[in-house]
Amino acid sequence: MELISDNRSFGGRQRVYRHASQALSCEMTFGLYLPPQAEAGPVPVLWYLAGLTCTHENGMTKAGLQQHAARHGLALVFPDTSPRGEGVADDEAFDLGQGAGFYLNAAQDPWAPHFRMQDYVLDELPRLLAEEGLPLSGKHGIMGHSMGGHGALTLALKNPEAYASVSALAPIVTPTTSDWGRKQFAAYLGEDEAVWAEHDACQLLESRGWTGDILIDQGTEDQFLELLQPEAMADTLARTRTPGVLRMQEGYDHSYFFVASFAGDHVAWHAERLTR
Ligand SMILES: N[C@@H](CCC(=O)N[C@@H](CS)C(=O)NCC(=O)O)C(=O)O
Repeated sequence: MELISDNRSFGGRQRVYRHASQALSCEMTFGLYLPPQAEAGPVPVLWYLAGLTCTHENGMTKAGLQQHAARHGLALVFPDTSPRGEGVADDEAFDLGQGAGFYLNAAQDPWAPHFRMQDYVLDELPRLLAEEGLPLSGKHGIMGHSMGGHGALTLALKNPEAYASVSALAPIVTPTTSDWGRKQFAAYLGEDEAVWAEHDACQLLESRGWTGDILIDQGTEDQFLELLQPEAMADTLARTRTPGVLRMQEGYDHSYFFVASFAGDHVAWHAERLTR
């Protein structure tokens, strides 16, 4: 791993690393925030997965998570949202290809050789961080925004042993019934919709349940509400009797002004569960 920047932030360090990814067969860049408490020993890790069109940089520079992570003693990891580079397949649309990995492993060409974001976030990046000898404990939580909220919810629901806490901001919760999902799943996974269910948070909650509780915030003025369908998650939470809080936040849109407004609540939620 090559350290490409290192800035002091709220008493800790905001770093950016570059590395060759085996899972994605390309070079990748990610952000890592180490809070001041990491100087004294290992700290829990909160993963932040970003949405469509984002790189590692959007959440790192616009969500304002560092001040809260410093207060609670959590490290933050900001992965990119897809494989990158000239040799990597892409599409003209902003919601397919580079910047739109959907945190799954693609099974179809031209995407299959590089688009393995599930393996990258779940296995490769945690292993690399551990091998680097960074002061990170084995306790991990995961959160995300929009496509990243979908990633956080689906990765946690499929891998409860990997994540002790999960939350999301304006997540895509039922991609199998949304234009933010159907088009991408058809491209990445193929036409068999039975396979898609493994990447749909509402269907996963129905089929597998969740061992803990879930926090979701959603703006009432979000310009993508029809694609995000928070009502499907409200219904699923209630029907599966899953402990959780889904807050409709009046007047907020889909932007990082919304994300930053509730970043503190989400970090506190994770800290309570990761430092128990
Ligand atoms: N307005 C965007 C739609 C995509 C979008 O809003 N992306 C959200 C996540 S779904 C985002 O975080 N954008 C980057 C940013 O606001 O920094 C476009 O058409 O390119």
